[in-house]
Amino acid sequence: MAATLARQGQHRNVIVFPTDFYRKHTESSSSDSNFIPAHWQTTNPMNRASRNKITSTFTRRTKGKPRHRVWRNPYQPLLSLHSQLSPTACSPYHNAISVDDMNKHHSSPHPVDASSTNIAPFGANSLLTTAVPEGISTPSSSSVSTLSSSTSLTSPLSSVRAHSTSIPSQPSDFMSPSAAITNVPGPKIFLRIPTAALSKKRPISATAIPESPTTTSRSEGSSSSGQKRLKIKLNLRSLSHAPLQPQLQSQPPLRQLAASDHARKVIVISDDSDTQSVSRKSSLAENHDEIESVTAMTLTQSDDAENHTCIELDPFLLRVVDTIFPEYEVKSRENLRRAYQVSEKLCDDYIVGRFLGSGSSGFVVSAKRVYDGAEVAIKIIPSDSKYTQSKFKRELDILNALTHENILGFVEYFEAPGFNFLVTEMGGSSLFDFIEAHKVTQQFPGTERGVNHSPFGSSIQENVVRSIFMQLSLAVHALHQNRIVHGDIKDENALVTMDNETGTYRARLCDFGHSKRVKHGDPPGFTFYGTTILSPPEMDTNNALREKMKKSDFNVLDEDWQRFYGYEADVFAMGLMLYTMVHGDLPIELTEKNTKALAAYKRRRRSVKTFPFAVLQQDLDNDLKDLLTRMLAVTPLRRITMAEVISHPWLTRTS
Ligand SMILES: Nc1ncnc2c1ncn2[C@@H]1O[C@H](COP(=O)(O)OP(=O)(O)OP(=O)(O)O)[C@@H](O)[C@H]1O
Repeated sequence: MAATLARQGQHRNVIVFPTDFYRKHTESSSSDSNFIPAHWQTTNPMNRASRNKITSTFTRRTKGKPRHRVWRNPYQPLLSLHSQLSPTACSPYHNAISVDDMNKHHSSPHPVDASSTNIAPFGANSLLTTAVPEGISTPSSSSVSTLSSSTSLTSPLSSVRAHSTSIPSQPSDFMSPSAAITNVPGPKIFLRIPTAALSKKRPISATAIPESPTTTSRSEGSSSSGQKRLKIKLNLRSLSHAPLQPQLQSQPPLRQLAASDHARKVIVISDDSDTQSVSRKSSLAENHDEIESVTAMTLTQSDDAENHTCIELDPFLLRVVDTIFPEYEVKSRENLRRAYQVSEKLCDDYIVGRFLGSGSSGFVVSAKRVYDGAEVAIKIIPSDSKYTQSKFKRELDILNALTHENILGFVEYFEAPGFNFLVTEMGGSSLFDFIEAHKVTQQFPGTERGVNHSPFGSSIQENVVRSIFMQLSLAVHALHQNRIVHGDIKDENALVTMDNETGTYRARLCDFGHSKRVKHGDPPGFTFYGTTILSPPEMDTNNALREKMKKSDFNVLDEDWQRFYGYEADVFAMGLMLYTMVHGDLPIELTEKNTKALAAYKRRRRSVKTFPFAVLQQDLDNDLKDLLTRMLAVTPLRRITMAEVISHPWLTRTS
């Protein structure tokens, strides 16, 4: 494997396929972390008009802070729309009930609607598979051993098995590249992809990579040379499912493609180095999923393919290209270039793949370790600010100390002038993306007074919710047992992979930059939650103080802060995560912009000690409702602990 990888730099492996194919199999792809495996998704050959409509109305969930990696992928919304259109993809949770109504009938601390029915089976959405923890006996706190430094935990989920392991057959339109080329009508975009860009030694030259891809696609390059330079980064991971090898061998050469009927409009995105010596024998699966850019041109039948004559891209094509280049990536790319310059180890030991995501401290890329081909993720953190340094140290400390199958595994750490590198296992896609991919829009019969319903629901099967949530709960429970507060639990900090063989999901917790160890006998010292809108009600005062502090002349005294241990805050955040998996979105109150509705929520939150949100889906299982209301109780004392969570009847249910 190492030899193969080392040779990659000499290859000019190019794969050509039409954009419709690309679109189907790389939805939510490009340079974000957010590739979503094809089988998580519904595919829908939507027409362009509805796609445009959806794109313009699509909004991502608002987060507590601006997120660089939130960007609009015109394809991902396809999933939501398809879910709306397809009767088989309807949410099992699609009727909402006001909690105020519920509470009228219940005066207990955790009122639930006793009349609620169980969740309907998901039905015929064969694109989803189920995985449930089998034989999870109610895990007592002793079932997870206490960790000391570098201790290994055996989680009860080692017994997670595919409950219904019927892997759905590939959707019929999961076609091979050549089939796609011939079957898709209309204009096509062909992407010519040099997999040699994977080479770790390949210099990333400043001149080849424009600062702003969008403007570059229009302005750079000279019309005399007929070339337009573009930067492109796609995720082709999902393509590795397709039988690429034979297709690669049978791809017509560029000249023929351009001359053929179905190549009236072609974009070739290619390495700007020599593309003649193309070896088509290497598969994407082997070379992995990186494409690096750089020359784009459109060809018409009359154009000379070899001169690469350029024509203006039509707006739709431009949008495709623009989507591939989220603006924020420019900074990460610049940092990666610098990191390459200063770190020999990065150059020698790893072959950097695609961009996985970024956060406040740095960015994460996938990579292969040269000596054994292991797939890893490298978080590259510029060490130029105190904030990122301390965050990094906290994360390193926790990751280094823990081994748990639902906590992202630590591989190694190294540094170079100006950068820290944290190498971990590859964790898959974020739960955020998983939830977004299963979001459906729901219709409400009427709006109750004072209650704003979220327009969303989720099509994730209950069993899948249970499996993923149980795994993450076990991780958080293990942290708490070891006197560690995570401090920033959210769906973006949970990574999910699916095992194609068994149809089971594996979830892992990541991002320990806000974590805190609680030492024996220490007074509480936790003041903030990593993401403000996800922090529990008891932290409101601190959040307000922090806002004031940002105004330069406001001085906050030490004793003004409310201090907590923070375990209850983690439980609240886990409750929000569960809520989001079930409802497709955060409680609407957390993202409320309407001042009246916001004030109503705050009043409710002050007046109740229990569940503060207005809406719970009507068809929820009673046990699930009970779990949600207990985890999201306003008063920390009423919130259940993680030990209680993992032994809750809804989570331990096996059927
Ligand atoms: N091991 C991994 N495998 C796959 N994706 C990962 C991995 N680690 C991180 N990511 C992706 O990169 C994103 C950013 O990583 P992370 O949250 O650790 O960065 P951060 O700078 O600490 O972010 P924050 O500002 O939220 O604290 C994550 O949301 C996740 O999607």
